[in-house]
Amino acid sequence: MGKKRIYELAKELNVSSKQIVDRGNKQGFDIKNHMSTVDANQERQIRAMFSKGGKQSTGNSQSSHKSSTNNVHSANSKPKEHANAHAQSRPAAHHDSNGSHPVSRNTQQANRNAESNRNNNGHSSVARNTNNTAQRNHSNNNNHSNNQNHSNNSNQSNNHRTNQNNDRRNHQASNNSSNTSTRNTNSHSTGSSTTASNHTSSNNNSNTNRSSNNFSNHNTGSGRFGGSLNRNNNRGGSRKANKKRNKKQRKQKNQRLREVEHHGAPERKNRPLPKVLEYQDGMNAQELGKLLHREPAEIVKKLFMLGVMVNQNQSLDKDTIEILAADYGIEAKEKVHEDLSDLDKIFEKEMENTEHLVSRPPVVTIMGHVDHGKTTLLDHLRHSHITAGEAGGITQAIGAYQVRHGDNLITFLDTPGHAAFTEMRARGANITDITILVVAADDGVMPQTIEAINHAKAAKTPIIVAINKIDKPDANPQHVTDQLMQYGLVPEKLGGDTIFVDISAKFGKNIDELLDMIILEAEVMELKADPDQPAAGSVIEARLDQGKGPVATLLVQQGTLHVGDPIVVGHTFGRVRTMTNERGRDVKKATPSSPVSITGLNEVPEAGDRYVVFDDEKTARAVGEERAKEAQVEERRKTTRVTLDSLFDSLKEGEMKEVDIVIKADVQGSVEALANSLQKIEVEGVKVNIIHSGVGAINESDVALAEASNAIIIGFNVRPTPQAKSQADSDHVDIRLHQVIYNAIDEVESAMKGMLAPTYTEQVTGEVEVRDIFKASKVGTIAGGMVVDGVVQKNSKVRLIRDGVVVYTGELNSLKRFKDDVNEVKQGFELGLTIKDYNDIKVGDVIEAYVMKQVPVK
Ligand SMILES: Nc1nc2c(ncn2[C@@H]2O[C@H](COP(=O)(O)OP(=O)(O)OP(=O)(O)O)[C@@H](O)[C@H]2O)c(=O)[nH]1
Repeated sequence: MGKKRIYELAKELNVSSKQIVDRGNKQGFDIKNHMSTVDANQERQIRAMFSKGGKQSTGNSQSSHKSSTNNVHSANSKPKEHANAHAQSRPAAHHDSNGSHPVSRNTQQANRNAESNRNNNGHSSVARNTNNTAQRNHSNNNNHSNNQNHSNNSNQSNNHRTNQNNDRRNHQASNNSSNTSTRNTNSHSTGSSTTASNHTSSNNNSNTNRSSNNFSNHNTGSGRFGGSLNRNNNRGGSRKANKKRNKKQRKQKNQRLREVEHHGAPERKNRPLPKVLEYQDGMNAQELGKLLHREPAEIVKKLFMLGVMVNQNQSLDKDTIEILAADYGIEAKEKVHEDLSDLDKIFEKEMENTEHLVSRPPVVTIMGHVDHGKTTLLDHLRHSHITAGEAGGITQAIGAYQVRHGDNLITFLDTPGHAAFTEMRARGANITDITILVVAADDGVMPQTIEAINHAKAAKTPIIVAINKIDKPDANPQHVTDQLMQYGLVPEKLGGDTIFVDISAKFGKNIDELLDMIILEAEVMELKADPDQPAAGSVIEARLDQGKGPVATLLVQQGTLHVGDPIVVGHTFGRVRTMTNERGRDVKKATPSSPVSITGLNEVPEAGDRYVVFDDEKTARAVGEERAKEAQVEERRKTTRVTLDSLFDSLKEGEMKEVDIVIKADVQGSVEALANSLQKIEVEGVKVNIIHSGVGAINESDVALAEASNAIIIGFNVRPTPQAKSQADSDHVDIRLHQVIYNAIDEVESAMKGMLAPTYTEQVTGEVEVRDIFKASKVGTIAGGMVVDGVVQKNSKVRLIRDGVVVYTGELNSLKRFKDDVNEVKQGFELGLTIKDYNDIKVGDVIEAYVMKQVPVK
């Protein structure tokens, strides 16, 4: 016997996966979730747990039956399908004999009723029958003797956990319970003792009886099924005839049950389930609902019962969809949508090729703080180490170029700046092999130096340190080295593994040594590609040229790109019409690691897009068009990002082992305090990982890094720049701003523990630009200014921001228009204000007004 997945077993046993997980783990098994497997032995044990006696243990219904029942079946008597006085003496209906769970019995009953309904003029509604069935516990309580009520009550409470799914499923039905009960009572009037005994024997049994009786009553005996039941109950009839009828009836029921088992859940709209669910990975409950002819809410509920908590719009993975289909009792087949359009897959496949591999040049990015000499270094390389035969060519700015060093080529990406680097990475293009970190020897480690280190680390790219400007008299390379060591960059001579080279980009000093080191690092990395296969790679930059149309610089990462190649680039396609190198020369082919500028695409692709060459243009066109269509869907899917609010769910699903965080604060002391405290948080083995921290406003680079790394940004006494804010909004990056360190830590910890329940949230209402300052001996500093955004109210809380840093947080003392006190001042109007207990206001300060809003409890 092979291993079995929990959800499969759950389905067979008609219990929820969660029940098996819980009880299995109590038994000492190690079951993580519904996808876990158990071996044959464990499977046997689980089956035993849920068979007969075991199945009810979560609800303890057996014991409650025993204690409360005085006139009927033993605890072991199985629930029966028969709705008449003969029930006791008859063998249980076949589907009960495997110890099926109340949930499934209800479902089956609902189906059966539904079906019977259809058989019987169909005029009594399916919903009502389903409701009747659903009201197992409630209607028991309403209808029957105290004794039974007692029994059912205890059952109900004991069963609460076991049946909660069932109850949820049937929740809507509960409104009808009293009606149902009344009808039931009436219909039972002639045979109440029998009915009562059946009820007491088992909740489910009683339910079955009632449902059936109820059904027959409502169909006034005209229904085949109900009619026969009525006759049995009320008139008796000859034994022989009864026996015959019952036999026939059993046969019909068995037949129906077989159908029900095959079809699974109740059919609400009378539209049958498809035989096969042809799905696509990432579909949501709404889309699946359409395919299954079911309400999305039903799908969400079903998933909930399977232990998956989602809303209608959340994408579901393959496993979940397959489990869902299995639960409906139908086959699931992943729709193999033209796999060709999955460019990433083809790209990865091309990249994985291990045959005919030859060494390829490294692709290098230069990063560092402003003015530390990145451009000077790139320019120097461009002019001094040009590729053979290219002398005299006019340098084209195509975003990348190659330099020759001895027998080797090195490709430099001509895009200094971290945002570009990280944006490419965010788009899935990790094209840099090596990062050169330029640090000016006279200036040392600066904020962007640290940023660059963290960006490179996040991309897992080795760093070579180039300490620049060593020609300068105040150059202090040793100091720079000491500083960098604090960030984990330790030179080889001090036992580390980072290469350090002292250079002067301006005067070309030690540039050859730097290139030597790049080659050395590349050799260690064993960078290889196969020039004999069709090309695949990434877009470095792209633009629309007036005369040439879309022009894109492509980096060849695998294979060789030829003029005339049919190509799909991101969501665009075409045929490579012209191909030029960084000197503007036409080339016929481009080998691995070369950058080339091409024309011939139908649209302008985006930097970071991947491209793949196809065999023929027709396929390329079809794939390109399909991809353009898929781009919209993709956009939607991309919005599922980690936020503090979704953190707990992600952790619970085991998707995250570390919570990546970017910290920005007003002073280094706060950065460290926050980082130290956050790093101490550990929730069930999951820890916080500070991927970047720094002093100053939250900038676009921080947001790009957070986006690429799925990180959360915590700002302490700082604000995002307007650009960073809009970028964060559009990229759905979660920025959390705090003024109290403890609150920041508490928020992260609470989110990790899944307790994030903010009752108040801050809402910025307006922004004032301070344009004048008046000092008054009595009232202190009066700020004159203009409301540049929103509105400022007299009772606003305010934050004083200077150069992106929160300098003071407090309340308004007064708010005036000219000489008059006012309650509010709107955008575009001048005002005068004072801040309570604060006078250090300066011209150019920004005063942000905000209110605290209560967040409605979800
Ligand atoms: N003395 C000296 N000056 C240098 C050296 N390298 C660059 N500079 C000077 O430093 C200044 C800034 O150099 P850039 O190359 O523009 O610096 P950058 O890092 O590209 O700056 P951004 O593009 O603003 O990020 C320029 O005036 C350069 O001439 C060097 O090795 N020695």
